[in-house]
Amino acid sequence: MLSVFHRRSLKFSSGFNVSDVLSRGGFLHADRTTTIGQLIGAYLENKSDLEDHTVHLLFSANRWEMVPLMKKKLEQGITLVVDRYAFSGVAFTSAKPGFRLDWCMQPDVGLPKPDLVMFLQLNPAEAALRGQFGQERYETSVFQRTVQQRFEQLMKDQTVNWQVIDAAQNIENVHKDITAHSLNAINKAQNLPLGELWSETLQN
Ligand SMILES: Nc1ncnc2c1ncn2[C@@H]1O[C@H](COP(=O)(O)OP(=O)(O)OP(=O)(O)O)[C@@H](O)[C@H]1O
Ligand SMILES: Cc1cn([C@H]2C[C@H](O)[C@@H](COP(=O)(O)O)O2)c(=O)[nH]c1=O
Repeated sequence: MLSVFHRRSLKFSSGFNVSDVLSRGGFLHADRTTTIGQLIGAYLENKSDLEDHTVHLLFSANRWEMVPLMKKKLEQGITLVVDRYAFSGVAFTSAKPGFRLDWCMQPDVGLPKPDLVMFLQLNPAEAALRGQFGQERYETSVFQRTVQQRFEQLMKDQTVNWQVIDAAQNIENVHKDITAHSLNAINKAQNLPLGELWSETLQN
């Protein structure tokens, strides 16, 4: 799952390509080095246990603490590609018993809204065959199947620009699809105000 954010290009930027994003520090992942990030890291690695609501709120807080940096980079004309973001937060927690989708969305309402969200679709059985699967909490095929169903529910929300990428293709074609969708979204987002995630979705 990749979320793309863009406001305006650097004068000398040629648009979107992965190495350009990487060299400008535009690729962001949940930061496991902050105090909150360290709590999350220990939980995911099964080194500690946390109550389910608590860990959900910690994941959200870990995103909010990144917002000033995200805004600063966007103002500098840097395109951001963010791994997972709030959509994983909702899909993973709501896959646990007793959690409603709208409760899970609430703490992330108002975060910067991505111009594009790409869901890299791969069935859980195939994902389990890929490198390093099974080392962390949540990495079981049964849980991942429920998570996938929650993502499918989230994708019905038309206020977010969702695109599904077939991740079973070879890496070159996955890259080609990601690039095409990203360029399209970047062109449309140019100079538009930054949106707020789920502000309209949860209004009523
Ligand atoms: N299209 C592909 N074809 C074959 N193998 C792939 C493909 N894409 C990724 N892989 C391999 O699958 C493994 C997992 O890939 P990757 O780390 O990108 O997945 P991920 O979903 O981002 O994992 P994470 O749970 O860390 O977010 C890696 O070993 C990677 O090289
Ligand atoms: C952002 C976020 C993630 N999760 C889950 C999903 C994965 O199992 C891990 C993170 O793994 P990564 O390979 O380091 O990206 O955490 C979650 O439960 N809630 C969230 O908000």
